[in-house]
Amino acid sequence: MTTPDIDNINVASFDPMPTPDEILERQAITANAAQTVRAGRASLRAILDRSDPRLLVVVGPCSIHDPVAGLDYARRLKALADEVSDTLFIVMRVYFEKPRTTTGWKGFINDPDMDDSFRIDYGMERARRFLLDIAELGLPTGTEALDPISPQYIGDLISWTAIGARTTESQTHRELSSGLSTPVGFKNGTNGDVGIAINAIVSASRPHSFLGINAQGLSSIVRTHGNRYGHLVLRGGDGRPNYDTVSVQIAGDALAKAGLPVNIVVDCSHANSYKKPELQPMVLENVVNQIRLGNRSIVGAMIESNLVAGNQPIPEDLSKLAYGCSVTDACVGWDDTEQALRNAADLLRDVLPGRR
Ligand SMILES: O=C[C@H](O)[C@H](O)COP(=O)(O)O
Ligand SMILES: C=C(OP(=O)(O)O)C(=O)O
Repeated sequence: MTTPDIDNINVASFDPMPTPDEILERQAITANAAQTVRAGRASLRAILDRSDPRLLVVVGPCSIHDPVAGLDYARRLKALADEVSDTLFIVMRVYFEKPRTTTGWKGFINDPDMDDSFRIDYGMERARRFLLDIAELGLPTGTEALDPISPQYIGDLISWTAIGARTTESQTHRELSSGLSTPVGFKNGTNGDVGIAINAIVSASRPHSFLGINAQGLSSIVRTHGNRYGHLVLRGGDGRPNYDTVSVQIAGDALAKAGLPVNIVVDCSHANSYKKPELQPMVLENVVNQIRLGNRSIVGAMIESNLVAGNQPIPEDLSKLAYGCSVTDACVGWDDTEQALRNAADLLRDVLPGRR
């Protein structure tokens, strides 16, 4: 018996989606790309285990909307990453899924054509192609895991994952993280609450069983081992930064009290720079100076950066989009990014050898 009067009354349609296997077959991982992911994750684990003293820097656009500009950015970043690899371990921010405060463009996977056509099937395949292209360059990538099904389609190409400020408290995202193959950074809440991120790290470190899909797209009970590489990302909150020495110390103490490794990444963007991108290099320099003064808990930093500084609204006529400029949060431009990272690398050069 069907009951359309009481079932799915707010669902307009169910459109079929290719299975993960189908998309993985069409955009198959190559030996080179797999090696980038293996090496990227190994370096990240070594940084979190303190056997690699380098500073992790997750840097790149707030969101990818134009794969051509994204690849242009990636090529430049790869050259810079090689140049500073003695002190910085660089991971490109490749964010395809945007959590919105209310509404807005939800990212390249959800609406790749940015015209409300929501071709998620195309967006997913194109996103995977993009990740493959970056991995082929030898550059590891980091992304925000927002949709709990997406990792089945792209997770093999990712080296670092963030759970965002709006979802750190969500059980679904903690369960998801417990099964992810990458280290996972949990952001403090938008109101600045660090406790929810600490609870998330504890929760994700344990095994969970929950609903998901398998590679054949079959609805499945997913049973996980737990992820022991959860760590804290401080992004400021409630309009106030939380990367200062006192906030970092308090957050580190809270991690230690919870019996967790004291590993902190500072997001130089968002409330830590009052959403003013031009302040991000100043935040990065401050973080690096904390390390120079002996801080042991900061293992990484994040920067929202693009080819062109600032951001732009999505125009009706997409041919009017400025090349290499964010359509979500405002970013630091390429020249300032390069300068900020070279400066950080120089400041760390003499202190890193003694910092395991
Ligand atoms: O980093 C991205 C944004 O801060 C986040 O997606 C929220 O965006 P919004 O407040 O513009 O919706
Ligand atoms: C949405 C993001 O950050 P947060 O979750 O900290 O707001 C982001 O980094 O794109």
